Amino acid sequence: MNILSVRDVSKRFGKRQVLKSVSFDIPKGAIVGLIGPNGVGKSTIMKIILGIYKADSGTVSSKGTVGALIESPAIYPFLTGRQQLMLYSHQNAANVNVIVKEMAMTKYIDKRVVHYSLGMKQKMGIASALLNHPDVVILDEPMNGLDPMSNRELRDLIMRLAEKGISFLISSHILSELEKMIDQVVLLDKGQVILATSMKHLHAIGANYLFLKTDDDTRCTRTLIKDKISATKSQNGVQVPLSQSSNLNQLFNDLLSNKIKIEDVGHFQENLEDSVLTMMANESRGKDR
Ligand SMILES: Nc1ncnc2c1ncn2[C@@H]1O[C@H](COP(=O)(O)OP(=O)(O)OP(=O)(O)O)[C@@H](O)[C@H]1O
Repeated sequence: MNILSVRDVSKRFGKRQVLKSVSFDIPKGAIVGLIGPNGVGKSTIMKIILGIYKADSGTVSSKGTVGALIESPAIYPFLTGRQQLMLYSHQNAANVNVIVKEMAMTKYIDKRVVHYSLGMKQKMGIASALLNHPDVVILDEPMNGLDPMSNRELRDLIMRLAEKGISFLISSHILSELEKMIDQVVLLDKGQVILATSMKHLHAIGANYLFLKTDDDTRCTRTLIKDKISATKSQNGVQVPLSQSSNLNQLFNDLLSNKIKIEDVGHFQENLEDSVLTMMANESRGKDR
């Protein structure tokens, strides 16, 4: 079930057409990554979803409530974290307690926000987005400026919440920043969605290799080719492309029965940026046909 759908949304600022017929869906409990270079219109889409900007055409339909962290959260430095959350939740102490515990903010929530690190402030922003039990949470570049530790904490938190059924739309200008947590990716370029697919699909199309180091790489390559397994010898070993139908047992048996000693085995997956490029190249080839 889709909790939120964006259909054919276009928007111009003056003469500049920023969004051109943008469409994508956010399924319930999914983490969707909105990826694209700076200035491509990610924040504009988010603001349209939230009703801050009005689209020139197109629709946004939502089956639930939406919470958001757009740009820096409004933070009053001389209040404590708890005082602020109380303010945003209309003094619902029980609600604030649940969120503070859930987000592991207990240690510092009663300190004044002026003493918070960037990561703590970012968490405060997310906590305020979560306070009123939204079905979808929109986060604009939430990893911005976070160190690897806070980055990981935030990722774990988002994944935990998604497991409970909360959906997320998260923007970033780099796919690799979000790839470990998102289920779906929406790639924007020049104001258009150029790719919208599941991460599973993206991983599946990414080339996969087995890398073998043996006591005789030349003989290893020849043996595999003779047995109709495509293999290429490189300077450091033998590279074997893997597909879902690859039979690893057969491959190793082949080498062992030929008394080729396997010294090391590695497994490589094409990185995600490359998978995106492969997929886009395949799609444009399909269109040309
Ligand atoms: N209120 C506005 N008035 C005029 N132009 C705007 C307005 N808001 C955004 N823009 C323009 O729309 C384009 C897209 O901006 P937007 O902030 O949506 O991009 P973004 O993908 O979020 O970029 P970034 O990653 O840098 O935040 C930019 O050229 C920006 O200057």
